[in-house]
Amino acid sequence: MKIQLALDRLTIEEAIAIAEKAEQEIDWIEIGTSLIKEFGVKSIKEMKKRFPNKFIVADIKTFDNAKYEFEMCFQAGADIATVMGAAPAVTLDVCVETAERFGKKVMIDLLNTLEENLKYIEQFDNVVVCKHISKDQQEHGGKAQWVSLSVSGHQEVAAAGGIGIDTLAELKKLNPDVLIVGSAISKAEDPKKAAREIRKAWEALS
Ligand SMILES: O=C(CO)[C@H](O)[C@H](O)COP(=O)(O)O
Repeated sequence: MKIQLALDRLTIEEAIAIAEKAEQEIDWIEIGTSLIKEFGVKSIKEMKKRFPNKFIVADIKTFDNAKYEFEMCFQAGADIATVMGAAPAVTLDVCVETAERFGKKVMIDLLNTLEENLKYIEQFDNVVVCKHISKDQQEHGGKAQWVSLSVSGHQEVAAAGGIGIDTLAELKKLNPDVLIVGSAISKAEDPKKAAREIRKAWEALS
């Protein structure tokens, strides 16, 4: 299992400082959508510059203009960029083609993705699919659940949205390869300890 630290609603400097604290206990670093919206690709560039050996995920949540947005992320140093699974098929195709051309990866966020697109997404190899409970669902939507759909055997599975020690048992049933953890690490007094405790608790569930 990999831990992807999601960094949202922070300045670039704050995000780097948190990643530095948690560095040894996390695998991938996500530049959250909010950072990309607020500070642009500078946030990706700065993070890659500080962590050249870490896998950097640009959570750009592309829905259109895929070639332009994905090239921009990869040229800035991202190793993975995200696209919404609900996007038109052509957009998904262009994301996959662009990532292949750069030797990089695509993460497909399955938030609100309907059956037709879920079927379409099954064909892609070498992508990560992300089962995501959104911030709005967490904060205003009552109790949302991670979708339990089965995915193609060639695809890695990530889960995101309010993950912390108390949600691990429920998540274990989905058997994700990547746990995307934001607030539970970024808001912790000791981000390194918080990440270590999540990993230990996950391993104890095995
Ligand atoms: O994609 C995201 C927001 O759109 C976040 O990466 C994801 O929700 C993780 O953050 P948290 O653990 O705080 O929910």
